[in-house]
Amino acid sequence: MIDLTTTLNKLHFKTPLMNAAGVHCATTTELDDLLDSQAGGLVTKSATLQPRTGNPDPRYANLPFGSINSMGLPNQGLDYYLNYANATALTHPDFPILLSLAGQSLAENLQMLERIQASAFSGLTELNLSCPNVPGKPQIGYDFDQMKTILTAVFQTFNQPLGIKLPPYFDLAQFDLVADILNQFPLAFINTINSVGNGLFINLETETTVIKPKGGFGGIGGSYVKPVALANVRAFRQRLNPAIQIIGTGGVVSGGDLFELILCGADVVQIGTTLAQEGTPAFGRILTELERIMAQKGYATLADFRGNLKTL
Ligand SMILES: O=C1NC(=O)NC(C(=O)O)N1
Repeated sequence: MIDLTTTLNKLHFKTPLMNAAGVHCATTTELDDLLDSQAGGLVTKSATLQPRTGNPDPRYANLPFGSINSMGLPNQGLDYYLNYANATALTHPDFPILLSLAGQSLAENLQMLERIQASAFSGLTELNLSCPNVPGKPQIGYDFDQMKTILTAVFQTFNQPLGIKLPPYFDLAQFDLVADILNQFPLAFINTINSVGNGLFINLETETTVIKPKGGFGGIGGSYVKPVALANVRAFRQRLNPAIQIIGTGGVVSGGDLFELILCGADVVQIGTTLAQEGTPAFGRILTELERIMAQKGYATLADFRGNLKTL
C-alpha cells in the first residue's frame, strides 16, 4: 500500500502535489476546481492589497518545452483570497490552503500580513519575493540586502507560519549566501523555483516576440527549467536548517519528475505550466505515475526516499 501523505508545517497533505501560485488560482471558479481535484492543497494567485489588471495581452504563451509569461501580477486583491480561504476552511477544514502575497513595497507586504494575522486564516502564507514581470521592479530575491531587511521587518510583526517564494539561483556561492540569510529566520518553508526570469522566445516565421509586455521578455517555465529546479531544491536542502521545509516547483510533467524533486528533498511539489496546459487531470495522472514508480522501487512512503539523491 503506497502512502502519498506529507506535511508542510501544521498542514497535512493527502497528496504531495498542488498548483503553483499564478496558475489556475486567480478566481473562485479556478480555486474550486483545485478543491475538487486530486491536488493535496492549493495556493492562491499572488495578491496585492488592491486588485491589479496586470500587463497587456498577449502575456502568456505555451512553448515546445514549456511556457513564457509576463502576467504582471493580475489579481483580485488580498481580501478576495482571504475571504475565499476563510470560507473554504469552513467547508473543507482539512484541505491545506496557502495564501501568496506579492506586495509592491515592504509597507504593502506588512499591511497584508497584518490583515492576515488579524483574520481567522489558519493556513500558510507564502511571500513571493521573485516575480520577474513587473516592469521596473527588480526581483527582491536577487537583492540580498533588501531580502534581509524585508525578512527582519516581517518576522518582527508576523507570528503565523510564513514561507517565501524564491527565484532560481545559478551559482554555488549564491546558494551559500542566500542560505546563510534564510537560516537566520524562523521560516516555515521556502518554495523554489519561481520562473526563470526574463527569457525570450521568438516566432521564427513572423520574426516577432510571442508575448507583448517588456519587449517579449518573460518568465520561463516547464521542462526547460527542470534541471534548475532540481538543483535549487537540492542545494537548499543541503544548506538550510532542517526546520525550514521545501516546496519544489519547476518543470514537473511526469511522476518521474515529481519523484526526482522529492529525491532532492522537496516536502511538497507544485505544477504550473503542466497545469496550465493539461488542466486539473494532470494531478491524478502524475500521482498515478509516481505510485507506479514507488511500487517498482519498493518504496511505501515519500520519507522512504525523500532527500536521498546519491552522487557518483
Ligand atoms: O511570481 C510570478 N512569477 C511568474 O512567472 N509570473 C507571475 C506574474 O507575472 O504575475 N508572478
